[in-house]
Amino acid sequence: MDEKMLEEESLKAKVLIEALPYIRYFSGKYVVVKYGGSAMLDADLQKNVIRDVALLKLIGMKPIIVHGGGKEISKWVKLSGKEPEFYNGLRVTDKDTMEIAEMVLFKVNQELVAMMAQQGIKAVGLSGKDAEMMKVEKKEVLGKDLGYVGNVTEVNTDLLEALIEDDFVPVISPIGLGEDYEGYNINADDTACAIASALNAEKLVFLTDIEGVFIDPEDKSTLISEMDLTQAHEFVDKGVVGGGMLPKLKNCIEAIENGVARVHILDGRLDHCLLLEFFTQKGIGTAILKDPIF
Ligand SMILES: Nc1ncnc2c1ncn2[C@@H]1O[C@H](COP(=O)(O)OP(=O)(O)O)[C@@H](O)[C@H]1O
Ligand SMILES: CC(=O)N[C@@H](CCC(=O)OP(=O)(O)O)C(=O)O
Repeated sequence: MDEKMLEEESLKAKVLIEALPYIRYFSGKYVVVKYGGSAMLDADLQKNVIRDVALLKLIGMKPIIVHGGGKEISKWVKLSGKEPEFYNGLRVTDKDTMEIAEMVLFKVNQELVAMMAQQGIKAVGLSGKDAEMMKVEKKEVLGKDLGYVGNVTEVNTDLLEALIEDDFVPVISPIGLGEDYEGYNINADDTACAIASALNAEKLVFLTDIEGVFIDPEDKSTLISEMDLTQAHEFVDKGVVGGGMLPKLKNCIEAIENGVARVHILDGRLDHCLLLEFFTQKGIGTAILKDPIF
């Protein structure tokens, strides 16, 4: 080995050594990764994210993927000749739109499952209908009928736990089973929060299309790398966050209050964002923590 190669190999070894305490800490624990938004549009990016999740699994963690696909659903709604309609960030989902959503989410789900297989990981695609894993009630909003949009009322973790025990990685699409036994469209962030809460996950990671939570998204120096629950509540109440970040941060708070130990918002467009978050001292993005450990 020449000197340059030796230096590179030694750097790799150092990276591994730095990762060791984190690998030990998270080994055997549930980590839920929500993958959606613009961060999932690029095929190369998807492969990178999936490879990172595969690595988490191979080193002993118990990852669960919850995916979105909102942009893809909108594309197909438009192709069907309709204009996608949203109310407070939720898709107004009539019968036809629900049919499109189920078809698109099934396709997205199976693509992710196949990508996991390519990495040598046995993944199983599920919706909330499978074994009645995720039950919902129709979401009621004053003055507007959202159609087939659901609020998660119950997560049956038996199936998930059994699959994970048997070494499978669940890949979950945001569809719930209604009281009328119809499929209901659930916001994917809400789905990830419900799944992580029900499993008492150690970590919930939202991969999105921005570096994290900013005081001012226009000023990149205002990224908040860590916040506790009080601060997170303040950000919501004082309107620091807006757009899609508002429901996301509310979900982070809810997950922490439900017992998830740590929740992170990261830029899913960044190569190996998951590894940078899991295995470096500083991490990336924004962490919402109950009790900081490291
Ligand atoms: N204070 C803030 N910090 C970060 N992002 C913010 C903030 N306020 C509003 N946003 C917006 O929230 C968006 C992320 O939410 P969203 O688009 O719903 O993500 P996803 O589609 O990945 O679920 C960002 O792209 C950004 O435009
Ligand atoms: C009710 C509702 O709005 N459901 C979402 C589900 C998909 C989703 O949330 O996908 P992203 O995470 O990629 O945005 C929708 O139909 O767009």
